[in-house]
Amino acid sequence: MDQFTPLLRARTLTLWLDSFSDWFKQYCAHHRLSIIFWDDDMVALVLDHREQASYSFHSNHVEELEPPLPWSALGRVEPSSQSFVQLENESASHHSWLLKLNCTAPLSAVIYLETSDAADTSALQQVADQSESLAALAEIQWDFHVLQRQQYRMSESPLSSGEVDLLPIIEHCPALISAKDLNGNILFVNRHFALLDGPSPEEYVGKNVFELFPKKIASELWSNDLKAINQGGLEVEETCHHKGGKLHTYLSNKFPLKDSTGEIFGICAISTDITERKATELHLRESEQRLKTLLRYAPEAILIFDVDKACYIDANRNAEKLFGLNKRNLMTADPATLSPSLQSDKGSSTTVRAQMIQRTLNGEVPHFEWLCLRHGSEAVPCEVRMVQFPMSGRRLIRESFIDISSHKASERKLKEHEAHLEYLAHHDALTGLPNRLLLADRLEHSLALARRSDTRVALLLFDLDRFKYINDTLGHDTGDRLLKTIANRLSEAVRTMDTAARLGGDEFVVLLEQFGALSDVSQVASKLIETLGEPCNVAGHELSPSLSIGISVFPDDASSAESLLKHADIAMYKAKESGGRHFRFFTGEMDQRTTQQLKMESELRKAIINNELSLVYQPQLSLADNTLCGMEVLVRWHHPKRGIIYPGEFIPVAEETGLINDLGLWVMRHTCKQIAKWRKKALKTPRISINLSARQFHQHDLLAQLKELLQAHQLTASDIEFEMTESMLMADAEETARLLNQLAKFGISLAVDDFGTGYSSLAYLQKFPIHRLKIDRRFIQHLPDNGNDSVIVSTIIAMAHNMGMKVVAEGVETGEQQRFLARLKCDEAQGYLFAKPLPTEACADYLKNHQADL
Ligand SMILES: Nc1nc2c(ncn2[C@@H]2O[C@@H]3COP(=O)(O)O[C@H]4[C@@H](O)[C@H](n5cnc6c(=O)[nH]c(N)nc65)O[C@@H]4COP(=O)(O)O[C@H]3[C@H]2O)c(=O)[nH]1
Repeated sequence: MDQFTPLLRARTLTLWLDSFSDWFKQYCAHHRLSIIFWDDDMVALVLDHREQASYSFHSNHVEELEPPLPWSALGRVEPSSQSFVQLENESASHHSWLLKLNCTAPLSAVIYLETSDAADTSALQQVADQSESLAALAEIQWDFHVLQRQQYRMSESPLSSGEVDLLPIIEHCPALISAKDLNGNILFVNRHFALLDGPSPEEYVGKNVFELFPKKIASELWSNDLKAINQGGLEVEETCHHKGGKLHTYLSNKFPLKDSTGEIFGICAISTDITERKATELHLRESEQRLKTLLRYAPEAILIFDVDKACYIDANRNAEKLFGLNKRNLMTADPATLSPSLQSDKGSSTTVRAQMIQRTLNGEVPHFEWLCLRHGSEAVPCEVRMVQFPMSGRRLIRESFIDISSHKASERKLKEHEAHLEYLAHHDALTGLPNRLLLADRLEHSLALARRSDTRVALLLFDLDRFKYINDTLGHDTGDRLLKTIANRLSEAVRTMDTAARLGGDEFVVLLEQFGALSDVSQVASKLIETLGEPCNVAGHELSPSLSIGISVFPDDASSAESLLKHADIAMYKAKESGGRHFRFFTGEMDQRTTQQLKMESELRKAIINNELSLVYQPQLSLADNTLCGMEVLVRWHHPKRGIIYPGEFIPVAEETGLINDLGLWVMRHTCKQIAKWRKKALKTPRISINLSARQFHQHDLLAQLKELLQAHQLTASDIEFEMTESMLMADAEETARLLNQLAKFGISLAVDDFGTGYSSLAYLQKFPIHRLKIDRRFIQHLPDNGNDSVIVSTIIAMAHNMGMKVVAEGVETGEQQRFLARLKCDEAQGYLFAKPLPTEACADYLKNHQADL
């Protein structure tokens, strides 16, 4: 005893009871067994293996025991005492009961075995032996009792003694019971025969089966009867009609009837109606068949998994195809071998499968993606659905698999496509550099980082000097190739951590992070100017790219990405003003001018709406006879605070901001309106020249706007002339020619303003439909003294005439100039000498005085 700790002792008892119980169930299942343990003050256990729980407790049972429990030996404990009640309320676990015993003290036990079979001595002996071993093992005071309960013997039955009449039992038995003689004549039928399509049961007696039943049925019955006699008995299915004509199926047990000498004198048949059972069986068979068909031809691969056997018990053809195994191999396969050990999300297949099976058993229908193995090696992505598959109480699960590998492939393609689109959205198609969108993203990110780490970010913005010229003269293809060369050089020149992006056109940006001093940024800028500017051969042209870089620094120059870019842009223009191939850091002064421009822009916008603009007209005279031949219309802005502002100040702002389109339309509209007004007053007007800005010229609906205005005011194209600057015409020669031809075709005459200030050659201009050249005031103002200007002016006049163009001299202020120009055969002149630009009223007077010229 000493070697047992109380816990160990209780544990030993428990183990022994478990195995004893198993053994007992197997060999002595029909006996009732009770084991009662007790210590000094507690009865611990009654074991009755026949109850539903393996162990259960019944205090009543204890009272019934024979011989009765040795209550005196149990000390204070009585069947009704607290100890029993307490145990009775507990769950049926002998483990916990045993633990309640005082396992350090001596334990006693009694085992009762109830049996009704006195001859079963071997079983009794075995129980006794097992009990002995328990006693030995746990050192328990042991007592073994066998209680034999008596059984009824047939010889003592009231039935056999004749006390009970068997006939009513047979009569009311819910089966057809009949007896016939050896000729097939009915000796007896029970009441159940009343169900059959035939006479009343009484009328059967004495008649032959062939008289009672249709020939086919009677032959079958009689043939079975004869077989039963010959074989000594027969179990066979037979049919007969019930009242109403319905055919019923019976399971008949037929056996010969013998008299006391053993002589056969007839046949007895006991037939049970199995019509319903057969129908149910048929129904079951059919539904099983349907199920099999469904399984076989289902589009999915289907496996039936037996949870308790942990294997598959059925599979359809698609499952064979999916797993690359025949049905037999699938049935014997370990389910774990049908998928890779890890799923695509790196989850363990065994764990996930076990979870899914548990969920299915809990009534869920899990639906999930799963990698299967085809031929044990090729992973096939599938969509799996598990559902309980109820079949005769077995725990079966139907697993259906849909191969989604093609779906996955198109999903993958879609993802690649999306990634490509994403790339295109963030990269420049020509150079492959990050585009404006990606730059904005990176810039925001690096600014956020710089804010957190208190560091600086530099933005270097540059474009190529005279790129437009290269593009226009050498073609877009060459322009594109040059841009690619620059982009490649740029990518090589910057560190991988820095971003080089193309904003569009010839504009590029470098984003520098984590630099030491500003001198480092200067160094990068110088390096870029040098390396990107090295001569290169592009499409057979030897080019020397030149760039101007504007630099702004966070947080010194701006706090947001937008203003950082804006300030780099301002600095770049300053660098360009210095003559190109320069870099400039942004300074506050640069911004001041920009701020003023912004102010002017918003004021000008309002000025157009509020009619703060007006027109003045400057006459142009024919030098041959001093007659009025034209007028140039010029715009004035009557600023509410600043007074008159001249176009030289606001036209560049309007051009830069795009407001020039609105402003230009305003000038065209009011000019046409004014001409119409003068005409209404019977005032003849000469050709009136309107200045056209570059943006206006390229506006796609310019001609349409003009046509509409002329029509609205009943004017013709010859009433108007357009003046365009020389540099404007040279910007895009091909496009210019196309647009000019359109205007000329419509009948508008065209004049080149400020001629001589640009780079164009007269020969180049010959390609355009130009009617008039206006020599810039700078060449006129020093005439005739300045020899150079005299030569230029006389050459321009001579060549223009050669090309069929007329020449207008601008800014003629002196009679000397007038005479000199007249001598050079200059056609027309405009200037303060003749008239300053005239407001509407004054112009009307001027017109009145010159009506004879027109
Ligand atoms: N010193 C001097 N100046 C003379 C003399 N004769 C005329 N001028 C000035 O020279 C300019 C001639 O116009 P522009 O060359 O077309 O040059 C114009 C034209 O390019 C532009 N401009 C004026 N109005 C418009 C307009 O409605 N639309 C567009 N796009 N540009 C306009 O603004 C420029 C300046 O116009 P304004 O200030 O009106 O200046 C006018 C005129 O007042 C002279 O003998 N001596």
